[in-house]
Order: sequence, then C-alpha cells, then structure tokens
Amino acid sequence: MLDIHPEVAAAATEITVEKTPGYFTSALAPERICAMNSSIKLLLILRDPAERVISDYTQVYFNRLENHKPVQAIENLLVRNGALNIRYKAIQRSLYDVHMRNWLRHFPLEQIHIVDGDALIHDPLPELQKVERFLNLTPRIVSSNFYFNQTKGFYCIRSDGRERCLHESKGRPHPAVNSTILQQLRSFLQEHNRTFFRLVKRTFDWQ
Ligand SMILES: Nc1ncnc2c1ncn2[C@@H]1O[C@H](COP(=O)(O)OS(=O)(=O)O)[C@@H](OP(=O)(O)O)[C@H]1O
Repeated sequence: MLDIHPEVAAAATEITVEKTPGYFTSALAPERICAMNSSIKLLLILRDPAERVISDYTQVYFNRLENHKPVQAIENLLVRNGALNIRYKAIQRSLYDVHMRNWLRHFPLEQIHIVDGDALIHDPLPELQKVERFLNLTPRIVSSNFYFNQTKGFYCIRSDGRERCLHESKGRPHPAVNSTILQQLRSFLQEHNRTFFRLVKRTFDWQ
C-alpha cells in the first residue's frame, strides 16, 4: 500500500508518498490510517496471487541463505500432512479478498487505486499514467523514463540522467514448483480471487 499524505507535504506543489507493503495485510492499518486522514489516497499494487506466493517464498529463501539459516523447498511449505497448507504466511498474504474487505470497511473503493502489478512489470508506462491520473498530477511520465535492462530482465527507470533498478534482492529467478501442488494452490486461490473481483468491481488476468 502506498499512502499519500498531502497534509505533511513540504510545499503546496508537492505530495508525500509512503510505501509499506505490510499495510495491506495488517488488521490494524486501515482503521489507524483512516483516523489519521480519512481522505487519503491509497495505491495498492497487486500481482497474480499465486505468483506472489512464489515471489514471497523466493525472497525469504534468499534472505535465509544469506543469514546462514536452513531453507526448505517451497513444496514443503505449501503442503502439510498431504494437503495445501493454507496457514502458510505467504498464502495468507495472497488472500486479497480477506485483506481488501478490511480496507473497504474504512475507505470507499474510489479512494483506493489498484495497480495491476503484472502489467506494471511488462509495460510500466500505462500503469503509471493511471496512477498520475488517480493522483490528479500533471502528466510527466513518458516512455523514455523506462529502459529494458537485459541483465535484470526487467524495465528500470531513467530520469534526470540517472538510471535506477530495484534492489538486487528483487527479480531473482523463482523456483519451478511441482505442477500438481501449484495447481492446488491456484484452485484454492480461485474463489478468493473471484470474491476480490466482486469487491473491487474489476477483474485481473489471474486464473
Ligand atoms: N527492474 C526490476 N528489478 C527487479 N524486479 C523487478 C524490476 N521491475 C519489476 N520487477 C518485479 O518487481 C517485483 C518486486 O516487487 P516488490 O513489490 O517486492 O518490490 S519493492 O517492494 O517495490 O521493492 C519482482 O518480483 P520477484 O521477481 O518475485 O522478485 C519483479 O517481478
């Protein structure tokens, strides 16, 4: 979730943006943020929730490796006692309907702009132009602000003569997941995704 705080902006021409991914899944954040500023504009970047589970696993996996902690194959975390382990945190964080419901108790849907994370990765400009419109900003982002970084395999940003990519911990190769288990995960998420689509009155290209 990105929270825009116009009231703490340094100048009338500026807005303040704060980014904390953990807000979306926090039970307390919506109420607290609403108490702070009920007219705040919220940005939510979401990708295919099954991909998000694997991405979550991959980041934890490499963090643990770097900290010399033991690691497990993703299948050992996804499955417990022969069934999908829906208590696995990476799965819980991908139940977008559950978390969104919590936000919609405090904010109208119009105040929350959802960025299609998969589209953002493959074609960033249109998604960011939608963000500019949502924030009522004068359009400034143009295609030359992006270049495809062959080494990373992703788009990175070019602005004011500087080039910036995400941290090296991002964009690492995901493990190949056992296809039966992946299918189980996708089937489990499907109903949650449908509920989420109804809540936000739009659909995404997730299975
Ligand atoms: N330039 C560049 N470098 C690396 N990764 C890139 C880039 N552009 C988009 N992506 C995709 O962004 C995913 C990471 O998003 P996060 O939300 O976890 O990153 S961050 O919190 O905004 O830093 C990351 O997910 P993972 O591949 O699962 O790490 C990528 O799919």
